[in-house]
Amino acid sequence: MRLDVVSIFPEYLAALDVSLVGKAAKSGLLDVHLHDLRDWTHDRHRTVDDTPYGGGAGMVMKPEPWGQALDALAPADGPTQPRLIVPTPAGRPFTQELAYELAAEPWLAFACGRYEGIDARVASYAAERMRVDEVSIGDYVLNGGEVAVLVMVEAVARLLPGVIGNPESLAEESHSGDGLLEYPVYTKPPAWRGYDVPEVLLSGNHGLIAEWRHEQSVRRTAERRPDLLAAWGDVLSDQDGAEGVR
Ligand SMILES: CN1CCN(Cc2ccc(Cn3ccc4ccc(-c5n[nH]c(N)c5C#N)cc43)cc2)CC1
Repeated sequence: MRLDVVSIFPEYLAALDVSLVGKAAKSGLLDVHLHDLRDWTHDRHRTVDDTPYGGGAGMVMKPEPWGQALDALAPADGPTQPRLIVPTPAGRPFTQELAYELAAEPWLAFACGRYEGIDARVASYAAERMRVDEVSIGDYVLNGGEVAVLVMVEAVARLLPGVIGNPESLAEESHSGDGLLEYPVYTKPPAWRGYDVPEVLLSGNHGLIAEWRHEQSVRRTAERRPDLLAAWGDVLSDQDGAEGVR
C-alpha cells in the first residue's frame, strides 16, 4: 500500500517511521511519502491560508497549494488515483469497519488541514477524479488533521497482512468481530500487590475460560458502551425471546 500525506507540519508525521508502521514501511508493506504543502506555494512567505469569505474567526487554507499538491501527487492523466482521506471535525466517523475498507485500498492520500479547515472547493476538485472521504476520528476538536492521520494510518496498517505478528488477535479486539469490548487480559505473576489473576484463567479449562471471557466482554460493554450492547441485545432478543442480554 502506498500512503501519501500532505501537511504544513510533515515532521509531525515522523512517528510513522516508528514501531509497527515503521516496520511495515521498512519491510515494503507500506510505501510512505510525506509532503510539505508549502512546497506548492510560490510567494516569499509561502502562504497557505487566508481570511474566510463570509467573515468569521480564524483563517482558511487556500485552495491553490492543495490543488497543485494533488496534481503533483496524482496527475489527472495518471494510470490510477488514490483514495483521498480528509480529516475534519465535520467528517463521517472513522470506525474499525472503515479501517478494514481502507486497508483494502492500494493507494491512500491524506490531506492534513490546519487553521479552520481547507477551502471546501479542494474536496470537490479532487472528487472529479478520486474517491474523497471527509472523516472524523471523534467528537472532540483538534488543531489539525495530523493526529487524526496518525490514528487512521495505525488502525489501517495493523490490518495489512504480515504487519502484526498474530493476526488471530485481530478477531478478538474491541470493535471487530462480535461487536463487544474485549475482555481483561492478565500475565505473570499470578499474584501481584494483593491482586490475583482470576482462578478460571489458571484452570486450563478452555471452555470455562471462553465462557468467562465472553461474560467479561458483555459486562464491560454494558458498563462502558451500552450503545454497542443495544445492538447485541437486539440480536439476543431475536434469538432467545425477551431474555435480552444473558
Ligand atoms: C467557523 N467554524 C470554523 C470551523 N470550526 C470547527 C473547527 C474546524 C477545524 C479545526 C482545526 N482543524 C483544522 C483541520 C482539521 C482536521 C481535523 C480536525 C479534527 N478535530 N477533531 C477531530 N475528530 C478531527 C478529525 N479528524 C481539526 C482540524 C478546529 C475547529 C467551527 C467554527
